[in-house]
Amino acid sequence: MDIIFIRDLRIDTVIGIYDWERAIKQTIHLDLEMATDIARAAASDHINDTLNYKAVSKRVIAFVRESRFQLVETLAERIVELVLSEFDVPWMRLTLNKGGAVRGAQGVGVIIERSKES
Ligand SMILES: Nc1nc2c(c(=O)[nH]1)N=C([C@H](O)[C@@H](O)CO)CN2
Repeated sequence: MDIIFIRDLRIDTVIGIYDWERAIKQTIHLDLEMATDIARAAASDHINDTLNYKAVSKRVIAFVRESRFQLVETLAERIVELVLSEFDVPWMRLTLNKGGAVRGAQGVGVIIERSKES
């Protein structure tokens, strides 16, 4: 199995449990690792034969920008549900980093791995 990745995708959104967080946008950083088989694309050299990381990025950006979740857990789970259901991805790992949410930490967040239900 091969992996197509998107690293440090930065998106501004409303996220957080505190009142002040509901009134601002914060930048979250996403790393997506998506299982795929690149053999067909490597042989044909055609974009239609692979997972288009640009298309995945555009869809995730549109979703996250409009989202209004409180917890990073909920946002992470919804992003993964979206990718697994809308793209040909049987498994993925998502790292969601809420940047400067905790003073003194370089980042905080969640890492989840999910498979498509068969
Ligand atoms: N496990 C979690 N802990 C915390 C979260 C969260 O989403 N998941 N969120 C916060 C606050 O919103 C924080 O990011 C503000 O600095 C605290 N803990």
